[in-house]
Amino acid sequence: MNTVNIPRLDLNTYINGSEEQRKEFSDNIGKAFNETGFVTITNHGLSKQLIDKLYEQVKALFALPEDVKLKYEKAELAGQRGYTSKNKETAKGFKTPDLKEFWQIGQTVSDDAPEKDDYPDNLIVDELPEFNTTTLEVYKKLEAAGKYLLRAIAVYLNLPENYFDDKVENGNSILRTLHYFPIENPDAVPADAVRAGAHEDINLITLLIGASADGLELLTREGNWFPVKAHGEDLVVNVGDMLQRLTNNKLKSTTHRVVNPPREEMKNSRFSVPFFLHPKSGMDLSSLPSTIDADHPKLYADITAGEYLDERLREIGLKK
Ligand SMILES: O=C(O)CCC(=O)C(=O)O
Ligand SMILES: [Fe+2]
Repeated sequence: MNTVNIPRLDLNTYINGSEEQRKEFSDNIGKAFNETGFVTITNHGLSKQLIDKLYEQVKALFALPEDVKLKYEKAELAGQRGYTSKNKETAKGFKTPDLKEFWQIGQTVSDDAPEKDDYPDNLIVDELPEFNTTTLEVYKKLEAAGKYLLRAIAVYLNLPENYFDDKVENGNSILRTLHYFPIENPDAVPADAVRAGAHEDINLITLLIGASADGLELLTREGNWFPVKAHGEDLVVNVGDMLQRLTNNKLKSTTHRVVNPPREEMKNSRFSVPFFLHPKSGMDLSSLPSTIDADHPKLYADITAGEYLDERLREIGLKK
């Protein structure tokens, strides 16, 4: 029998709750991140209205003609801003690209912020003004929710509650809007092609706005695939490799994938919107001394977040 602990946690009990409720939230998220690497979150600050509007705009974006979308694919941006067309991203260790196309939105900071020169400008979709405004609003809301989640995690790790605050303030987070496109003829795609091949996320934590269809699965420690289901507007939140490195594997960056639907449903699109919460590139990802001891020897070489991201983008084919 698999032990899969994906608790459903109310973020408001951490933000506005009593001491006891806050402690309970930290304990629960820490325990789940230690065991399975996944939780689902309610009361995260994004209204149903905003999520509905987001999906409406995301669908409109991918419905634009291919030549319009390709205007926004810029090799020099390595997929980090704007459009990435079909067959570009291949999960680490795979040869066949994922069956998806996506659009990424990055950090925006004020002109006088010290990080101003770190981030390329976002590409603006001229054809869909509301896509730009809606995704920016969603970005800021997910960034705020992520900051609270990291505070709860810091408490679980016996760090000062604000440990991550300055590291993620004006950080290099990415909002990815994803379209798993329809396959009219399943026989025409390579037999091993999947919507998203098994992978781990690169960043600290990922906040995923519940997808338009099933398909997300996580790999249990026993080696079985287990479906991750979110209720309604819940966020699915998981640990990424940066947080796993920082905690010397105390918190688990769990392998996950998106499987293809049954053959007769391959012609239906699937949309989803993950937010990859990254720190600033200078953050030191060296494992915390408190996570290293005789039973838990140090597993990773010291590296900064920026260096690590570069290495990983090359591995998945986005950076040359
Ligand atoms: O589409 C999903 O449900 C998950 C996507 C994902 O895991 C990713 O883009 O890293
Ligand atoms: Fe992922």
